[in-house]
Amino acid sequence: MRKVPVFVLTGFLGAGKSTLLNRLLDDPAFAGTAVIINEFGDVALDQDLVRIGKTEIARTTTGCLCCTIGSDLRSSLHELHVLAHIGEIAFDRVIVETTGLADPAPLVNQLIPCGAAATGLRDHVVAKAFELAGIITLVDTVTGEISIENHFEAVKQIAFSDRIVLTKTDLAHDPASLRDIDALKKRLSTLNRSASVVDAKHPDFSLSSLFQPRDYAPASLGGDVIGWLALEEAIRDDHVHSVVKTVETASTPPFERHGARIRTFSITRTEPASPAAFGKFLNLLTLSAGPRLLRVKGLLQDRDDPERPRVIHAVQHAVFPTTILDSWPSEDRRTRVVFITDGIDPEPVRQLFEAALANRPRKARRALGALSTMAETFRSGASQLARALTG
Ligand SMILES: Nc1nc2c(ncn2[C@@H]2O[C@H](COP(=O)(O)OP(=O)(O)OP(=O)(O)O)[C@@H](O)[C@H]2O)c(=O)[nH]1
Repeated sequence: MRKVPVFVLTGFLGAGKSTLLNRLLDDPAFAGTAVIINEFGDVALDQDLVRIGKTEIARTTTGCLCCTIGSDLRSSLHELHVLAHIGEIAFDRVIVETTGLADPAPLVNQLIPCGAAATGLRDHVVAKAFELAGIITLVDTVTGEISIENHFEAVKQIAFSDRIVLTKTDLAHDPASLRDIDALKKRLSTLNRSASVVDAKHPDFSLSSLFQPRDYAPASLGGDVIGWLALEEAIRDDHVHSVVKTVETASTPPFERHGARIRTFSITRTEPASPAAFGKFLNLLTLSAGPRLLRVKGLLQDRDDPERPRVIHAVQHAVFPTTILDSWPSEDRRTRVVFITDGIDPEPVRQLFEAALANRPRKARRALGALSTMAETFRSGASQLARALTG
C-alpha cells in the first residue's frame, strides 16, 4: 500500500502559514489535500480565516499540538484514515499547519519510524498508512531575526526543516532591509545547512515543487536535531510519569513546553466597533508592548458595515493592512481578537481596548502605563536559551 505523504507546515507566529495554505487550497493541483490546522489558545480563528478549497477536508484542533499528551496528531491522522476507509472522503496528501509556537520535535517524533513507539492499534495503523514527507518552515523576513533571538521554538522550527520559505520579501524596499534579508539568510544557513531556501515572492516559486514528497532524514539535518529528538524521548517518558501522578493527586500542573511567560487570551465583543478606534487601540498596543506582543489576530464587526467583517493582523511590532471579507465565515458574528504575548498580562490589554473603543483617554493612559512597565521590566531568558541550544 502506498503511504500518504504528510507535510508539516510550520514557522513562527505570523510568518504567513495560513496565507500560503490559502494560496495552495485555491490551486486545483492540490484538490486532494486534507488539512489539519492546529491553533494555540482556546478561541479557534483559523478555521474562519483559512479558506477551505474544494476538498473540504479539514480538522481544526485547539490547544498546542506539541504540548498535548501522547499522540494527538496520530489521532487526527487516524480519524482521516477511517473516514477515507469508509469512503466518506478521499485525499492523497495531508498538510499539518502547526501553531506558530510549535516545537517540531514531538510532531516529528510521532511521524518517523524510529520515533515515539506505537502504543496501540491506532498508532500502528497511522504508521502503515502515512509517512512524513517534508517539514516546510516559513521564515518572516521582517521579524525572523528577532524571533530567532528570543524564542527557541523559532530556532527549532528552522533546524528541523528540510525546506525553508522566506516570506514578506515584498516589504523590503530600501538597501538596509535588503541587507537584513542577506544577514538573515546567513543566519539560517548556520542553523540548518541542508534545507533548501526559497522566496515565496520569487517569480520561479512553485507550490508543486515545494510540496514534492521527499524522505525526511533527521540524521542529514545535523547533531542538534538528533539530540533534540533524543531529548524528546526523555521528556515523553517523564511526561508519561507526570500524567500518572496527575491522575493520582490531581495536583501536578499541566505540561508546559513554552514557558510560563507565554500567554494567550482573547477579547470578544457583541456590539459593533469603529475600525478607526480599533486601529488606534492596535497602534497604541504595538507601540507600548513592542516585541512582547507576539501576535494579534481577529475578526472585527464594523459599526458602519456589520455584514462584512474586517480581518485584523499584527505580528510583533508590525500591523498588517486590514482585509474585508464579503460575509461572515460562520454563524458567529462577534468581534473576536486573539492575543499571544510574552509576559504581557491580559488585564491592561483589555482596559486599553475598552478605553480606546469608548474614547476614554484617561483610562487609556493608565492602561498604557501598566503595559509599558510590563514590557520594560520583563527580561526574557529565551535569547540565552536559543544560544545555548545552538551552541
Ligand atoms: N506583505 C506580505 N504580507 C504577508 C505575507 N505573508 C503573510 N503576510 C501577512 O502577514 C499576516 C500574518 O499572516 P498569516 O498567514 O496569518 O500568518 P500565520 O503564520 O498563519 O500566523 P499564525 O497562525 O498566527 O502563526 C497577514 O496579515 C498576512 O496578510 C507576504 O509574503 N507579504
